[in-house]
Parts: sequence; C-alpha cells; structure tokens
Amino acid sequence: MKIAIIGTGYVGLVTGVSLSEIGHQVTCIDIDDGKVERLKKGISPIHEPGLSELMSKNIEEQRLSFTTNHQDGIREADVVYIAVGTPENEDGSADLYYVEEAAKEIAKYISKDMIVVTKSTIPVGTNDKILQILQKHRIYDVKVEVVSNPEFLREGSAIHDSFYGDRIVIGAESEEAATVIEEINRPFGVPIFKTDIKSAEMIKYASNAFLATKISFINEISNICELLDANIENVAKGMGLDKRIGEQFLKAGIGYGGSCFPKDTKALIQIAGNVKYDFELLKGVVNVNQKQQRILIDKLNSYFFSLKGKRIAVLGLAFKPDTDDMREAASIKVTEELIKQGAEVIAYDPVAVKNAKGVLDPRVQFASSIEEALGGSDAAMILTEWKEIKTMDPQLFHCMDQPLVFDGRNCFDPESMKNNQVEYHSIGRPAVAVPSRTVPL
Ligand SMILES: NC(=O)C1=CN([C@@H]2O[C@H](COP(=O)(O)OP(=O)(O)OC[C@H]3O[C@@H](n4cnc5c(N)ncnc54)[C@H](O)[C@@H]3O)[C@@H](O)[C@H]2O)C=CC1
Ligand SMILES: O=C(O)[C@H]1O[C@H](OP(=O)(O)OP(=O)(O)OC[C@H]2O[C@@H](n3ccc(=O)[nH]c3=O)[C@H](O)[C@@H]2O)[C@H](O)[C@@H](O)[C@@H]1O
Repeated sequence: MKIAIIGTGYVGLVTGVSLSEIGHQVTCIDIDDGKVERLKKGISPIHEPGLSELMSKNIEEQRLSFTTNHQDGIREADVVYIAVGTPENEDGSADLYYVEEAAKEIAKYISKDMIVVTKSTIPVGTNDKILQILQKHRIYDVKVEVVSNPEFLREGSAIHDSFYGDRIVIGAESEEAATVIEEINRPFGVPIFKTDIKSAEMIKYASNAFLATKISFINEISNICELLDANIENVAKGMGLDKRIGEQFLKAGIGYGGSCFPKDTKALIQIAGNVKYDFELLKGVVNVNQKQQRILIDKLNSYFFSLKGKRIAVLGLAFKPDTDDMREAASIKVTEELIKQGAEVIAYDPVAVKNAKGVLDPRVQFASSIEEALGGSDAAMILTEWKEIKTMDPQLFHCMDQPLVFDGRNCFDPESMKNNQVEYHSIGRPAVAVPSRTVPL
C-alpha cells in the first residue's frame, strides 16, 4: 500500500518507519525543511531506541522517503495519515490548527478516492470536522473517508510498542474503510479493535486519563505512606499483585510529565465541559500532579533554612528515561524554583541536554558527568530514572562533601544508601539519616 504521513514528530516518524518495515511504501511529509533534510540523510531528529537503525534500513531499501512537498507525497498515496501536533491552548483545550491545516493540504491534492487516517490525538467529534474540511476544500469530485486510528506508543519504547502493542484501535463509519486500515496493520500481529469513530477518539483520551489517574492515585498514597512510616514500594507491589489492579503505572514519583498526559487530561476536562459535564475526578488528578511536582522542592525547603547560594546537582532532565523529550518535564519547574530561591543549579542528563538548553533558565549550568555535577554540591536531586543513574555506585555521592540525596524516582534501596552513609530522602519511604552529618543552614 502507498501511504503518505503528514508530520514527522514522534508519532509520524515512528509510524512511517514501522509501516515501511512491514512492507508499505511510505512518504513522510513535514513543513520543517531542516528536519526533512536530516531525515533524508537517515538522521533521526529524536532520541528513540531502535529508530535510527530501522529508518536507515528502510530508506536504503527504498520503502521510506521524506519530502516537504505535500503534493508529491499525497498525489500517489492510497491512504494519508495525519500525525501533526495537537498542543494545548491556554484554556487547556486542544489546539487543532495544525490538524486543520493538514486536512486543507490533503484536500488540495487528492485526485482519487482516498482514506484519511487520523493518528493525532484529537477531541471527540474532530474527525467529523476533518471530513467536512476535506469535502469543502477538495478540488476533484472524489470519495473521501476519515478513519480514527489513535496512537498508544510511549516515548523511549516507541518502536517496541509499534510491534508489540496491546491493541490497535480503528474507528470508522464504513466497514470497507475499517478493513483497509485493518489490512495495512495486520502484519504487526497486534490485536485489532474496530469501533465507531467517536468511541475511538474517546478511547485515546480515556486511556491516557486513566493512566494519569493511576499515577496521581499512587502519588497520594505515597504521601500518606510517608506520614505513617509505611513504604510505597511494598504497598504498590502488594496492590499490583491483584490482577484487577495490575502492577504497571503504580510507580510513585515527582508526578507525570511529557507531551501527552498533562495536555490530554486537561483537554478531556474541556471536552467534558463542552457538553456541560464536570469531570471532577480528572480535575483532582491534574491538581495532585501539579502538587506532586513540587514535592522535592518542599523536602529541600524543610531541610535547608535557605537555598540561597546552595549548589544543587540535578540528575536527569528528560520527562522520562530513554528520550530527549523535555516537554512538561518536572525538571523545568524544579530548576525554575531552585533558581528563584537563589540556588546554583548544575544539571546532568545523558541525552536531553541539547533540548534542555532550549527550555531551562539560562542560569542552569550543565555537567558532562554525574561526578562533575555532584562535585562541590550541597545536595543532589534525582528527577529522571536513567539506567546510568539507577545503577551508579552510591559511593559516588561522596563526591559531595556531605552526601545528601533527594530522589524523586526512588532509584535506590534506602538500605544501601544507609550502608553507604548517604543521607537519602525519597518518595513514600522512610528517610535515611546519617547521624554524623552537620546540617549546613
Ligand atoms: N509524542 C507521543 O509520544 C505521542 C503523541 N501522540 C499524539 O500524536 C500527535 C503528534 O504528536 P508528536 O509526534 O509528539 O508531535 P510533534 O510536535 O513531535 O511533531 C509534529 C510534526 O508535525 C509537523 N507539522 C505540523 N504541521 C504540518 C503540516 N501541515 N504538514 C506537514 N507537517 C506538519 C511539525 O513540523 C512536526 O514535525 C499529537 O496529537 C499527540 O498528542 C499520541 C501518542 C503518543
Ligand atoms: O499519548 C501519548 O503521548 C502517550 O502517553 C504516554 O506515554 P509517554 O508520555 O511517552 O510515557 P509514559 O511512560 O506513559 O510516562 C508518562 C509520565 O508518567 C510518569 N510515570 C509513569 C508511570 C508510573 O508508574 N509513574 C510515573 O510517574 C513518567 O515518569 C512520565 O513522566 C502513554 O503511556 C502512551 O500510551 C501514550 O501513547
């Protein structure tokens, strides 16, 4: 099948590469000239395990190409995917500008019967609007159908998720259109769930909102555990053994970030609000997350009299490991607050530094190793559970004069920190104090 994909971000690029890997002829289109130039040379604009290798392979085997020219990409295609961004408006609703522009581009160039597939996360009812745009702006009198095919990949494991996902959701009005998209996806071997368009649109938002709810729930439990001297790791393990609850997404920490949970939860509150439904539970989830992102700062503030002039090492900047994505990363708010309170911030991340420099306060300094960040620091904060950080020798914390660690991702076993004489404050677990320590005020 000849497929065109509009947008080569995390979703568009991973979808294009994966579809070419299973044998389709794919043209990826983007308006960003620089990005397309790099993609043509086989250079991935994002850090995503396994992506570069598959991309180069399929370019070489001539199943995958890139262009900035919509006409070239769309003219030959049997199916066009929309995978552009749907960022957050100021009121939390989804900004549909890019999706609507993409639909207008498609309409200009379709010259034969066509299925348009929406991969972008779009509010319930948006596929109907896209169909209207396509019908209004098309030049030739051709039949066009819209199919919702929301994406469930996670950054950091996007390629894996494309080939081993739990389900592929296809929302269509006609059985014929659903079958075409089903056939395109069949080689993935992932279970396919076919439904109506609006339900498919809602499945995407409801899934992200449910996962975000699990995280905020476990974070609240972790805060209560701290007050009662219980251990959240044991609690989550014991809860997760119940198959009805499941062990995943019960990892307490400094809250969820990334390009989707924060925006999609707020968008769903708006979607409900538009039909006069007050989604109280989800509002609570969002508020809890905002509070949780401050939790390490609060711990630091109750430890030090003042942060003025203190040197704080921040380990991990990306919103999660194995990605260089900084969108809505907890490190943005945390470093902003540290700087505001007069601290000197020295940050380390194995891959996200380039993107971090674009979004963090220019006063944040960057270290090229964990040791360099820790040397001379008064405290370390862990914000991303990179493998390199999780597996480091706790003795390295002695690069600080008096090792003091605030861990927002529960990377270490408190017992091992105690054995290594490291003062250790984590999430939802009793703190480890070192008796000989002198507290610098
Ligand atoms: N990032 C993720 O992990 C996931 C994202 N999603 C959803 O997928 C959608 C895309 O997200 P990302 O890939 O993260 O976005 P992104 O912001 O990384 O990439 C969007 C790309 O679309 C391009 N673009 C915008 N307008 C265009 C046009 N008219 N023609 C051609 N290219 C155009 C931009 O230049 C950019 O390269 C969003 O709706 C998001 O909510 C869904 C699941 C996972
Ligand atoms: O719509 C999307 O964009 C995607 O959003 C999430 O994927 P992603 O944001 O890439 O990463 P997750 O692994 O879900 O993590 C999101 C955030 O939650 C945090 N998290 C996750 C799990 C957990 O137990 N605890 C926790 O704090 C992570 O640290 C991270 O900040 C969903 O998991 C994907 O299914 C979905 O496709």
